[in-house]
Amino acid sequence: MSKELALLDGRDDPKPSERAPGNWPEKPDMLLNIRNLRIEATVYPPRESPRNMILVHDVSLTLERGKVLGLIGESGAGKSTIGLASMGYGRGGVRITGGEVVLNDRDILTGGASGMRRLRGREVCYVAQSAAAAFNPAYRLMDQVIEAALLHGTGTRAEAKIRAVELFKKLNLPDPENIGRRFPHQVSGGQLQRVMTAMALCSSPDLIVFDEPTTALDVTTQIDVLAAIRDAIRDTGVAALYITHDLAVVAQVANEIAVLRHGKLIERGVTQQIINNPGEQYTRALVSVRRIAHEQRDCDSPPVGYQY
Ligand SMILES: Nc1ncnc2c1ncn2[C@@H]1O[C@H](COP(=O)(O)OP(=O)(O)OP(=O)(O)O)[C@@H](O)[C@H]1O
Repeated sequence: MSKELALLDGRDDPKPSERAPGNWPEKPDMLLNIRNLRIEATVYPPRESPRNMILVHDVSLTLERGKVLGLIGESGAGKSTIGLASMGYGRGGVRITGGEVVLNDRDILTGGASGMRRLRGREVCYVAQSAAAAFNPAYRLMDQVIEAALLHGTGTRAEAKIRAVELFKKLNLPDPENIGRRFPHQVSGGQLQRVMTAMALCSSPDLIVFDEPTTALDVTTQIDVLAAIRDAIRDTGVAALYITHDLAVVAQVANEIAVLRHGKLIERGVTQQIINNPGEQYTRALVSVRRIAHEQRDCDSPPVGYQY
């Protein structure tokens, strides 16, 4: 087996010392290839002159079709900034000043506004922490899922509805017809989060960016929604960039993990390798924080994805 193929199935993950982000070979069937991404913003500190700040320092990331890459790091590390940039978005005041975001062999940063519009929803979808903000409160859930599918995907309304019902079931939404007839305020936060995931999957994108989709939920619902998202990703074969600050969460969904600190990519590897044999001190600290939190909860069994 070639070194490249061995890396794909995780049997020959590089040693921590070789795991610098730049040492990862490009893989076949690449969907997303972020190269040397640099993102800056002008900040306006009180009583000081405005100054430029680099939010993301020359980050390179790759993601194959059908795989899940977890992007972890502490608050403010730049995860959401990178997640949005992978769809060609920059938040207000934020500028993408260098690098490329190649999706399906096209640099989306040079595609212009109309190219971006075509891309969003059709090739890339975003599932955010606040599901409520993504829905129109005046329309029934199923209608909104179907509209999104018709806007971005192909096929008829009837076909979109069949697919939506299928996805509701996959995402553990019992009685899809009943849930679909409700308005956003008539379902729980966990259910709304799953409907939002169904809405993203319904237009059959190539990539979904999940930005902390379970953070606002209580722990039990979080586990439930996470398992549903994980199974739906696996069943539909979509690729995902899964952003979270929680290593235990990412361990359950991701094939590989990239660790971000102060806007820099410091380590990347196959999930089990990162968790069981982290190369960087910072990653080791993230792993041990999770272990301590887990031990303090006095659980009988380790969370999925952990090997102690
Ligand atoms: N519009 C903006 N103008 C200036 N700085 C910004 C802007 N948006 C974000 N930042 C800064 O960019 C850095 C990265 O923010 P980002 O939201 O990407 O972090 P994050 O890792 O997703 O954090 P969290 O887990 O808290 O969401 C932070 O220091 C933040 O303060």
